[in-house]
Amino acid sequence: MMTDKIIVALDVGDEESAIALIDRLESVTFWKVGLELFTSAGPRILQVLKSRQKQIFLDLKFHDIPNTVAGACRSAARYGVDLMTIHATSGKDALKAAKEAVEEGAAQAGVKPTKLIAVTVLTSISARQLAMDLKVPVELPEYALDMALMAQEAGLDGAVCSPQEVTQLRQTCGDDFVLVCPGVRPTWAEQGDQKRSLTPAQAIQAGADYLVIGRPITAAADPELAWQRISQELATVT
Ligand SMILES: O=c1ccn([C@@H]2O[C@H](COP(=O)(O)O)[C@@H](O)[C@H]2O)c(=O)[nH]1
Repeated sequence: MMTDKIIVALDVGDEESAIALIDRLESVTFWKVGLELFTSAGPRILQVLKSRQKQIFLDLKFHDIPNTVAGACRSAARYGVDLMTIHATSGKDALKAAKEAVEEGAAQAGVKPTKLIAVTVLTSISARQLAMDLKVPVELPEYALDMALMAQEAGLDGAVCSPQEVTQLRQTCGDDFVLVCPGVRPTWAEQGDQKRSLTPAQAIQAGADYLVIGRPITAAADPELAWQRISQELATVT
């Protein structure tokens, strides 16, 4: 089902609001728990999702020295979630250490190893900001591809990229590399802080495995209707 490719970002400030959304949007099969909710509600929210047989993307975007990210990944892998993130800019040694640690953590807990994916360039960063503010002297699409290739060489399972770079990453990294795209905006939704967007149908056609969509659904006046509209849009993709 095309709707299984949509990961809804559960960006709310407390457990109660999160549960209300999960129960309201029953047909969502894959939820993303990010920094806001995990900092507020802690790992208990993962149990809530598991008890409802949902898939979980734990998006804590670790970014630190190898020893520290490895420790964080080992701990997080014990939760037995489906996907988890680290920033590619942590560097190749950190990526390798993180990948090994995920496998250790999963083995210790007797759960399936979480797929570890690397954030290439945040979708809230424009090409101009990458050059002018972050002083990266490489074109953004090339830099995103370099980050994805480094992650692949380090043994990671995939990458987070904007829908605007996904075709190039897919062609270069191959079909087995999981590509997850936030920064997805239906034509009727507000852009907010996202800078490199495509619509849900365009993002799937461009090669994304999964789309991460938050506010267009969760902040909509009618979240069920927003979910249905996006589901209908994806049903038109051939
Ligand atoms: O490059 C990135 C990496 C992660 N995100 C996360 O995805 C969602 C997007 O939410 P929207 O409300 O649809 O903008 C959010 O949780 C981000 O932390 C991202 O946007 N870009």
